[in-house]
Amino acid sequence: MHTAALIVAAGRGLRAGGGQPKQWRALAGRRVADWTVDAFARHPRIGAVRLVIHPADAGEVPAGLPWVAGGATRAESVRAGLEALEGAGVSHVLIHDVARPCVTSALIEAVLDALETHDGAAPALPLTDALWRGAEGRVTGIEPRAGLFRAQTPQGFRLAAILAAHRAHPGGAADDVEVARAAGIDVAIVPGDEANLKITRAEDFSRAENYLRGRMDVRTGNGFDVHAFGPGDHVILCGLRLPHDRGLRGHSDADVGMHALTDALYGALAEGDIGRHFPPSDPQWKGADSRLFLRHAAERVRARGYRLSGADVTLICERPKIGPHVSAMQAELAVELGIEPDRVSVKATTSERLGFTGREEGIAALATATLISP
Ligand SMILES: Nc1ccn([C@@H]2O[C@H](COP(=O)(O)OP(=O)(O)OP(=O)(O)O)[C@@H](O)[C@H]2O)c(=O)n1
Ligand SMILES: C[C@](O)(CO)[C@H](O)COP(=O)(O)O
Repeated sequence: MHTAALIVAAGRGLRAGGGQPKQWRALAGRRVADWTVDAFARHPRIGAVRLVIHPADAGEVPAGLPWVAGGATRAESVRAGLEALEGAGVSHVLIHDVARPCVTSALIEAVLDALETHDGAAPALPLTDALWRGAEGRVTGIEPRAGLFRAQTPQGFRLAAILAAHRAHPGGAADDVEVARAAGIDVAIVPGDEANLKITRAEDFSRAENYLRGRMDVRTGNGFDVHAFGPGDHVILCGLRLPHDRGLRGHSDADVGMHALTDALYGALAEGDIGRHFPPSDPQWKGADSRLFLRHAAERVRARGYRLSGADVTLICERPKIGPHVSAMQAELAVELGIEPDRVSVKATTSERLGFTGREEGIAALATATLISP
């Protein structure tokens, strides 16, 4: 089963208001669409993610994410996305509203599991409130609610079957299960999730924000490193080569700042330290560029499903003077970490000529890293 996620995001979000389509608005520190895309991109059983957007929003699409232009209705947008998936080696597709950013990995898993034994599968919640008919502010009738469900997405199907069903449908369907049913496709109901709400009106933003913040996991790690001075004509600090009348001794390039930061990342993950991943006894790391270590730690952060929210490095030395190089160091570290430079802080202090740093016997570095998930 080679499954793609098709995320429909071509709507204008008129009911939510706010002056900008809801999918590009901020929610719990990221944009709505970023949460939704990420939930599928991180899922190990999803092979590809495709976005369907309004062409006017092309500048909003995350770098590298393939997109196609949608249509005037949700059904037209889904159809455009399905047509683009044909011939791309995809056997199954999960179709999801971008406006449901709180979708969990467990719900995606449940739909995928049901697809192993059914041609279609979708989450839904049984109605728990009484159902009335009403007109002009008065109750005009009571409707039986037994056997009624509130439909959610992702709705999963075999690609060929749902594409044929959309091609044959006259249009106007509320969702893809309606299209599938019209084509005779059997659809299994998997238990939906109250948190998987669709942001439709302005007030839904705060409900979604509460769900996302409520499940957020925050972890902090610290790192500390020291390298002694030895003969040489430069030091490497936070990725920058600075001319100096001495060098730093070490098995690798002795970038004490990068080492402290790398340890902070491993520490936040409770995955030991740099020596565990790159043993100094191993000759292959002799003279190694410390970017290698930092990149590995940053990759571990992503692989464990975390994002680096911020990092702070303090270099402790009398000389060389660090201040003039701070911005360049932040930029170097940000590139290796894959985050914005304003999430990385580099600062320096002397130790008032006290201790080994004060006597200029070496340089010390401290670092802190904060990781958040999802
Ligand atoms: N022409 C459209 C209309 C809707 N959608 C997508 O279908 C999902 C469900 O639609 P809805 O919540 O109604 O979103 P909007 O159409 O954006 O909202 P509104 O009806 O309030 O304008 C959303 O992810 C929306 O982006 C789409 O891709 N193309
Ligand atoms: C697809 C859907 O989210 C299932 O509940 C729903 O039908 C979308 O409805 P909308 O009127 O387009 O928001």
